[in-house]
Amino acid sequence: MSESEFSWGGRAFDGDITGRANRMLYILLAIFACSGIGLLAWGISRDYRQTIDTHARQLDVGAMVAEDYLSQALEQTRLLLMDRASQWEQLPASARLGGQAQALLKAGLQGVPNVRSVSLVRTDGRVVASSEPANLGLLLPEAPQRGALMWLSQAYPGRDLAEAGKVVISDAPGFVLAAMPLELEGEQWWAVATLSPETFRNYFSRLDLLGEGRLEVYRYDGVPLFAYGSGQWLTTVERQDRFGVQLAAREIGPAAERLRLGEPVLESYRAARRMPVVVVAAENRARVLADWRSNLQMSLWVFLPLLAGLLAATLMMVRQRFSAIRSMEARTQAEVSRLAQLIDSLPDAVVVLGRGGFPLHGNPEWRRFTGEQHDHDSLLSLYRTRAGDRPVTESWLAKLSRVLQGSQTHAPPEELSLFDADGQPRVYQLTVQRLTDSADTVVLVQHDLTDSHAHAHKLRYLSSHDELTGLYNRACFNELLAQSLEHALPLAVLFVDLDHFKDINDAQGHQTGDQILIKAARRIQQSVRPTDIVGRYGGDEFVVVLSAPALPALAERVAGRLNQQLSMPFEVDGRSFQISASIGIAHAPAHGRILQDLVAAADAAMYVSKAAGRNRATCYSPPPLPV
Ligand SMILES: Nc1nc2c(ncn2[C@@H]2O[C@H](COP(=O)(O)OP(=O)(O)OP(=O)(O)O)[C@@H](O)[C@H]2O)c(=O)[nH]1
Repeated sequence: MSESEFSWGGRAFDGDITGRANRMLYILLAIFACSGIGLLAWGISRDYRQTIDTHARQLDVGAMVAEDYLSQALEQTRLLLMDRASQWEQLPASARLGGQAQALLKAGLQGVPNVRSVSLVRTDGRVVASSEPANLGLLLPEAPQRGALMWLSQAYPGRDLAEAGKVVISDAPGFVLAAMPLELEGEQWWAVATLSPETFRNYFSRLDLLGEGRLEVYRYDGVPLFAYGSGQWLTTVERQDRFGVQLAAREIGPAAERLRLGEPVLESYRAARRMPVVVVAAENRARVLADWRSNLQMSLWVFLPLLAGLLAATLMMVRQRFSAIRSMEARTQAEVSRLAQLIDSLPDAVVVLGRGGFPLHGNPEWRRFTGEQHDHDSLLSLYRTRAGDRPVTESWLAKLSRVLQGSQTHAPPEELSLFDADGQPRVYQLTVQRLTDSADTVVLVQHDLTDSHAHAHKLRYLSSHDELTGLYNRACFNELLAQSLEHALPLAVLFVDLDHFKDINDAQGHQTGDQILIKAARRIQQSVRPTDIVGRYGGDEFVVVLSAPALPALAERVAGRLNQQLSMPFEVDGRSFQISASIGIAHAPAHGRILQDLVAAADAAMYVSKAAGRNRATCYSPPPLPV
């Protein structure tokens, strides 16, 4: 398990957080940028549509007004001409071509705002009578035809307009508005009304809906009749969409509308009611778009720096946030690394378990215990195969499972006999603790008690045994004797002191003396029952407690055996030494019920043996009571 995979508190520090966060940042910025660009594009296209729509609506209104105006003018003129014609016919023949006719025509114009003049024209175009004297004698070459066209449009077939590019309008200001055929004195005449251009101009100049646009009026076959734009009469027009004229001539309104829906056009077509003309309201599309573009550029100059500023501010904020995350992550990583080092430096085997007991991190001691076996499924089976005491191990595994499942926060320290990876029996103290800040993380600590147990055992042994002979030392012997005095009466105490042992020490050295002491202790031990207590009381002094029931005869027999055993030669380093022992015997409760009394009695009896010549045993005789 590498440190980079180390998980703490359920959170994995796999070094990829910054990478993921970066990806998130890029995605966010991309979304932000796309949204900005999308919004910009949407705004631009909306503005474009609005610009086109606004102009198209203006053109529609202009065309509609012009068409309405022309229709009204035509209606009024038609009524006027009909009235003039009936009056004309009532005039005597002599008056028809004189000043009276002139006056009649002139009078007829009063109160009719749209008509500039009314004239009588022969079929060759010569004006023979007119409300304007200046017109008399003039030739209006096309006037009758135009007038007739207005009344009888179907009589004039449409011209192919494909050839027409720039069309010159020759008689724009004074064009003929309407003409009416008359039959006078067997001849064909025309009553012709011409439009008053001033009226027209005044009318349309008040109409500033068009802005830079223009109004054009075409005959049904596409011949331009007049055009008005930028406050003046135009003598030429660019015919860009001649097809529209033909279309509008056949179908009023909807055709032009369809044309407009298909592609944003800056021309509007209307066929005048009851009048064989087409009104076109047009505007230079390139100029409109140029205006729109310059407005757009101005908006962009304002908007783009704002967007760039916003983007830069966002970037800066995000960068700051990232550096904060990165430094926090580095700190956390360092913390985790320190914790891992701390765990690794512990003398105990420590393993951090994740969800379901998955080992997330084990220190070197743990790895030594497992023998580098990391399969988390085998955690429980690992303990089972290493169990020194199966039932105890199973009971502990049940506790471990409860902690891992979350039903317990910890399991109290417990000692378990387990075999280590080398198969050596050892004793461990196991502690399991769930981390308080994590629902999934459990720490298992395995403290090796084997050495301390052995040490404690040795200490216990040393505190109760004589180091040289292995017999109980005086303190332990006293304790055991005291216990026996309470529970195991009657008993006997034998005090054994080697004779002239000092001589051996002095002559052979302490090492030889030690060997003899060891062998003497062993002989004493072997001369009594295992239930008897043998201790070393001092340098060459030994004590034996013969457990109950120890009758006097038994004590003397044992003492005799001891004398015999100890007087047998001792072999040390190939040399033979002969010693003996003096023994004192005391009985409890006869010679005392407490330890001190009894030992003192045996000791006294031993001195009696010494005094009697050594190598013998003497039973304690209490001194005679004073008389
Ligand atoms: N080698 C050895 N000698 C010891 C040890 N402990 C005590 N001694 C010696 O044992 C001797 C005991 O001598 P004593 O009991 O005073 O006298 P003794 O020579 O035995 O003579 P008696 O007791 O009167 O027969 C001393 O010389 C001690 O130094 C020990 O652990 N090892």
